[in-house]
Amino acid sequence: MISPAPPLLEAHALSFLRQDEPVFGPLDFALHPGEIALVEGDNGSGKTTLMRVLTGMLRPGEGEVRLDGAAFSLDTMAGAVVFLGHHLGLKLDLSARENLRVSTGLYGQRAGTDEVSALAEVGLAGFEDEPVRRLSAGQKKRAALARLLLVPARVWLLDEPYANLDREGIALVNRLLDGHAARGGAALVTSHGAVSFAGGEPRRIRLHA
Ligand SMILES: Nc1ncnc2c1ncn2[C@@H]1O[C@H](COP(=O)(O)OP(=O)(O)OP(=O)(O)O)[C@@H](O)[C@H]1O
Repeated sequence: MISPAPPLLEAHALSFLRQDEPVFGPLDFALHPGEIALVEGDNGSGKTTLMRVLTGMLRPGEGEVRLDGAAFSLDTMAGAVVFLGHHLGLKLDLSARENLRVSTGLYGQRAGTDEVSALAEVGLAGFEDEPVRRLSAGQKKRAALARLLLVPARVWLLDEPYANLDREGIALVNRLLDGHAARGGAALVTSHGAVSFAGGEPRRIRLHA
């Protein structure tokens, strides 16, 4: 009998402690290929902290994270996970295109993708060679989102991806998520606002302040 594929990302009794007090958790979830989950919670409930634990920037206080069935480590996550946080990770003196080249140099590039098409898809056609510092907040966010189209990571961790985006930008994020899910990827998305997904109701993981 063939055993079923393990979840792409799972958390077991996961919590993060500050001064021995849990910031979130204990939390259990499993994200399978094609699944998008929305992490909801009020300001200060620990959404960003959870993301930072899942990217390895913070050590979990208790519990375990597994990636594609293997114990999570900085080695197992390299190339498998991409994180988009409040800090967009853009070099302001480089152009959008150059920033994408830095990302693909670090994390690899999906076959059949290219920087110019990715920038067109996020609404930045004509801005490819503009230094990022000259872009608006929403355009910077779009430049960071273009990275998601290029890198092959199967797990996306998106912290407040809708912030600073207009209605079309919000629809763009949902389109990117739908495409990622259709390719067998999984994503964890935080938001403290209401979100409507084109692809139906997402799973919800609720954190409490
Ligand atoms: N560097 C830090 N040092 C100490 N406490 C912190 C630090 N960062 C966050 N906290 C605390 O941890 C808790 C969770 O913060 P976190 O940023 O994860 O919440 P959040 O749900 O993402 O909030 P928001 O919706 O406002 O972005 C808060 O009580 C916050 O004050």
